[in-house]
Amino acid sequence: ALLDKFEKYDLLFGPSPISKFENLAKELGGKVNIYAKREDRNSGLAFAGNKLRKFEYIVPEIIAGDYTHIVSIGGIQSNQTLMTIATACKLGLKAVTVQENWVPIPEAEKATYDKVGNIEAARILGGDVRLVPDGFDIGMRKSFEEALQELTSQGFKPYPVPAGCSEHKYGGLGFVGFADELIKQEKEMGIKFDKIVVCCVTGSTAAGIFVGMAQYGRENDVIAIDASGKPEKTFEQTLRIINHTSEILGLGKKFDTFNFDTRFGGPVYGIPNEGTIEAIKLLGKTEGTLTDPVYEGKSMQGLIELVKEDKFEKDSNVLFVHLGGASSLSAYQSYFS
Ligand SMILES: Cc1ncc(COP(=O)(O)O)c(CNC2(C(=O)O)CC2)c1O
Repeated sequence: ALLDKFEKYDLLFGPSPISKFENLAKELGGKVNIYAKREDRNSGLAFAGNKLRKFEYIVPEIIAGDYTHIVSIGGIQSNQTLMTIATACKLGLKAVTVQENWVPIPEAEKATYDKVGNIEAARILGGDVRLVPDGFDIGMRKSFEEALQELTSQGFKPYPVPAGCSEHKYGGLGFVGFADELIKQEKEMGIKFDKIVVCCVTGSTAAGIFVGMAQYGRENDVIAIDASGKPEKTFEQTLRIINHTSEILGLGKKFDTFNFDTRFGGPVYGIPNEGTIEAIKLLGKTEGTLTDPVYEGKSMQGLIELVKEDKFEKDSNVLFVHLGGASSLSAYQSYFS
């Protein structure tokens, strides 16, 4: 495969498992079959999740370059920063995470939002967790640059990993591998997934899956659901990553768009809407599976809505990509009390 020319460092258990959500499908009228590929159960590191697949293609350069720290950035309940720390632990390196005020924290969560869930785990793993007041933006950030400069001036060699690994030159490769893995699983299962529904914020997950499926002429099977609440910037960044990943892979194709549903990212990044909470509860009640109010609750809301709108062919096989994130639920306890 095209991906073979890139070095990979194993961080996952192996192929991530695929669940069948029969009860959910029935609850939605039995019109389609619903499956989920479980990146939320893909590794033994922290709470697992999509970032580890991305780090598998970033770690070789970190090892080769004798870096002393991995530095990354996210919101207070970021999965990215937690998984950066977990990966650093595995490599015997230090981690510095810049965690910004990306979410307008609800009054009822103020006392605990920066103490529970992902940030609690980050501290337990020994991360140097730095809270800064800057607001949400998926691009490159001053606070991030400052942390890098500080470490360099102290004689360390920090390795920068941007938000969601997405602006990293190899950020899309992990999920190209996801697509190759999925094609193998389709053959083993004797099934073809007609549509793939995936959450999209900094873009490299959806971009990788898009490019990976484009190797098989199936890029249009991918439906990215916005959870950034700033869909224009996310669309632009994701499309850029699609074309960059396609180029370094040598796919020899350029793209000018991808399926992007912007209806479910509201009200803002990190705050659920009514439909998000309903989706989390519906999947929970029917399948005993947890999703979170920031990311997968919104992409599950999108999947449910698309089924209700008959956007999927009757009896088609719809694959939900579960990227993790339920570990932040304790920071949103007031939505479920
Ligand atoms: C559980 C979960 N699901 C989906 C996504 C969206 O992935 P992309 O950023 O690759 O589009 C994240 C990202 N999280 C970010 C973070 O800081 O944790 C990068 C935003 C995620 O954590």
